[in-house]
Amino acid sequence: MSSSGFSWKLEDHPKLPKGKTVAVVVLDGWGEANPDKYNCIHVAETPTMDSLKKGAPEKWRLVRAHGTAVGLPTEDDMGNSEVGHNALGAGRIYAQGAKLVDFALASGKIYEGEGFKYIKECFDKGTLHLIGLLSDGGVHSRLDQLQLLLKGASENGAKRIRVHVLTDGRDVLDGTSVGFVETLENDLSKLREKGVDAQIASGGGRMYVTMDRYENDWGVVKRGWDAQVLGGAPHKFQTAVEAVKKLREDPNANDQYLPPFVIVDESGKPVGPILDGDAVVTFNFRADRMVMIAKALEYEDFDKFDRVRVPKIHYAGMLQYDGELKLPKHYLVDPPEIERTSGEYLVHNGIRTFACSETVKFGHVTFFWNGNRSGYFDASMEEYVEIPSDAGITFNVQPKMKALEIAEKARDAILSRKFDQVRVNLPNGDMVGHTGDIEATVVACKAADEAVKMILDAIEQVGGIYVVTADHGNAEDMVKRNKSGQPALDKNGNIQVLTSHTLQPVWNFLSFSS
Ligand SMILES: O=C(O)[C@@H](CO)OP(=O)(O)O
Ligand SMILES: [Mn+2]
Ligand SMILES: [Mn+2]
Repeated sequence: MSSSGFSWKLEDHPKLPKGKTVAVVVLDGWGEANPDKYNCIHVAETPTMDSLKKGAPEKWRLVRAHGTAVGLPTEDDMGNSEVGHNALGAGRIYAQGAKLVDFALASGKIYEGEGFKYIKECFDKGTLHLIGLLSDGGVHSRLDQLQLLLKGASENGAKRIRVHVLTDGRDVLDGTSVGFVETLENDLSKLREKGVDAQIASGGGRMYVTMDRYENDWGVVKRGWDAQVLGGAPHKFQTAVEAVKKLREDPNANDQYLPPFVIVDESGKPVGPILDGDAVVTFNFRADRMVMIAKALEYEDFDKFDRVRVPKIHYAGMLQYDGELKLPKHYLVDPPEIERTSGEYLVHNGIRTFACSETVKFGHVTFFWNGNRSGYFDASMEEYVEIPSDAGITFNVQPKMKALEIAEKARDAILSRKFDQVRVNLPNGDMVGHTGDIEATVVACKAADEAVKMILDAIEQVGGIYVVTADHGNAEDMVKRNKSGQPALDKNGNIQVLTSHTLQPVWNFLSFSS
């Protein structure tokens, strides 16, 4: 024990047998809900998960994965992968980014911090650019926080503001982009009445423009760079409301995938490219989908795509997005200090870890699990395996994704007996659930169930232990509901497909009695 009384040494568990391989399986987006036709997990054939449910009651729990139980601001906040994996990996609950930003904005402390002072240095001569997800989903960002920041920045001296919006349709219903852009336009026109030159300068759908993660497809970030920094995009409009309305006229249009657009003046000139001397804030609080754009904005050495022009700017994140890389250097709100996570304990106790998922969820079982830190704690004790995801497709086209490949890697790791903990994330329920394609989500759930079977069979072979759980709900409820739990119909009498996560609880199955 150190002089401070803290020790990395783990005591033996009173009940758990020692020296057994432990498999930790996280089913992404797999909650518990009433069995009906919009519950894709119920509709799908899931014999493995069904048999776990029939296990002895002391071997399972239903646990909350949303709201204050996991460190989110309110009970209306659905769970998400960041909070879910942070909590699972740390074994503790932290006030998450959303909550910390709320505090900083409400108290005004955000304007006293180093990050704001740094961007403020550009307010006299330059433009303040705000880039982020425009919705009230509360997973990556929140509209009310953007509104407060706009007000606060202008009161603190910003004279020229440009907002670069990313439309959502994933944490909120598809089609809501129009309303969010109208609300923002209205706010900006009020700022203009007060003499602030404030406008939307560019936009695009979050999954097609800017918000890629874990380096799955740099083309996504490049499209954003071209519109936001260079002022170039295939679509040009004079207002953002016109842009989203027009782009949504395409019968296949989807808020998540709207093509990039820039706003131009009467002479066709972009109204807000990012220039030398400007300040830039990425206003998402959540890390994973901001790391790549942060690298593009901050790194001098950068070879992921041709940036063409690299403006000399003062850049700050809403939070610092990567604690290991210290990226970005400047930020408006201190991120949660997620320390002494389980992974770090394991390496200090000589326990060997194997972690695996496919690219789109790889960072969930590594970066998020380790408290938003990239890299290994101790490379000699850990092996992280990333299976490349298919890029450039929506996952309803390939609902099985790489579940089988992930399970095979986990199986081989278990049977090799080289690891004490083998943890995986199975993305299917979540990634296909987000597409809103109900039929494909049923196929996805079956594939995830088969993957669980392969892993549990391997665990049985080595006499190991398993924990099967989820980070939050998604595939178990694919329809927007009214207060009495019935599908809420739109004005044409149609159901509204829910692409988002849910407020449902998740299972926690253990192969031993806790
Ligand atoms: O795709 C994402 O970014 C979020 C939804 O916004 O999903 P998850 O939290 O499961 O990663
Ligand atoms: Mn998730
Ligand atoms: Mn998700």
